[in-house]
Amino acid sequence: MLRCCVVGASGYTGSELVRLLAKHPNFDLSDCFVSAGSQDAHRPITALYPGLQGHVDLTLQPLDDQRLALLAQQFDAIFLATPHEASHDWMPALTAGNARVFDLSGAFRLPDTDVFAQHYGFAHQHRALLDTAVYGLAEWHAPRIADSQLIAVPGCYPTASLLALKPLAEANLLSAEQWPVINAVSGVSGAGRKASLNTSVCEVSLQAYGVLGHRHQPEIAQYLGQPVLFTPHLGNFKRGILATIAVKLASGVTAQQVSDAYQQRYADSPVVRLLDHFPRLDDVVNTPHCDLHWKVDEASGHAVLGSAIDNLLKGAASQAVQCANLAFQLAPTAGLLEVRP
Ligand SMILES: NC(=O)C1=CN([C@@H]2O[C@H](COP(=O)(O)OP(=O)(O)OC[C@H]3O[C@@H](n4cnc5c(N)ncnc54)[C@H](OP(=O)(O)O)[C@@H]3O)[C@@H](O)[C@H]2O)C=CC1
Ligand SMILES: CC(=O)N[C@@H](CCC(=O)OP(=O)(O)O)C(=O)O
Repeated sequence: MLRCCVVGASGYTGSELVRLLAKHPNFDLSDCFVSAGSQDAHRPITALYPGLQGHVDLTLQPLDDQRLALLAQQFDAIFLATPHEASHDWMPALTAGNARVFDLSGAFRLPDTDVFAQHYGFAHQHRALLDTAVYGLAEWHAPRIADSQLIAVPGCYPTASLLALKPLAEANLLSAEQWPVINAVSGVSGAGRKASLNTSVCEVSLQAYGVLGHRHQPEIAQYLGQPVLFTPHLGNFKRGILATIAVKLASGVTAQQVSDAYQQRYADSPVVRLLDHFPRLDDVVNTPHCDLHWKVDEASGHAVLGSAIDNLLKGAASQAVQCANLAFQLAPTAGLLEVRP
């Protein structure tokens, strides 16, 4: 069994990692951590997430600097479900041993440190580590994920967007003249567990936010290889992301070519499901799947793509587990497709 721990286990994505790793056939999840001063330190995780009762018997441990320094030697895999700053600051210590690190934060996703500073509000201090990080979009970067010590697990909106757009970009089916237009709606769990006025149930009403300035815009553009217009929206539901993407196709591209690009690219990817109708959130929430569908208007040369994921799973925790499966040469969907507890 591979020894692993989750840091940030009391959060929404951290608790999903705990749920997945506790029943994973190849991982032994022995430790769950929160920050040194956390109000949840020393509490059983089931006190926060009663649904884990009977499945996980672990206590949230405070992670001080002394313990942090030991993790890289103690574990084969470290899963970080922590704020960007914490992942950034701790990465040198966590990568000092043999442990593979799966970071759910955005700290190591953007190779350009100027773009990073602009969108994350602090300067990146670990250029050398950034150069070694591999973007963990599991269906697209499998060989590099398998070889890397530091995996930057993609953001939730980028996962939904890139899985829909990349097959077309890769097959040169997108027009270079018009940027893809991505409109996506996320459930409130995308903002994390910490309460804030903006995310309180009486305040949330379907609304665009981060217009022309969200940090996922450069992330999507970086890994698509072309600019995009990205507008996120906050919806009054708990989980899930639905992205609807309008694209201009390259001259003369047919509906058959678009369909072939998806079929060929995802034929061996059980996590990605190609549907005969536009996806629905209810069908992906609480699953590791990404559901895709598209429609082409050959006359005008446009297509509309639909993509749906659970932001906490394919947009975070289950994608991290997919990456870990690749890193340790396990079955690609080990621990992912079984019925949830
Ligand atoms: N929610 C989502 O849909 C997605 C989130 N992400 C990313 O994953 C990471 C976790 O997100 P999410 O689960 O939503 O966040 P939450 O706010 O729900 O959880 C954050 C966790 O980190 C712990 N934490 C906070 N500050 C520190 C610190 N300084 N040092 C160590 N631990 C700390 C918290 O516990 P405590 O404060 O008690 O220590 C908590 O366990 C973030 O980087 C987020 O951007 C990525 C994709 C999707
Ligand atoms: C609804 C909501 O607030 N969503 C988050 C995105 C969550 C995510 O993917 O996190 P990363 O920070 O790891 O990229 C946001 O817009 O900031």
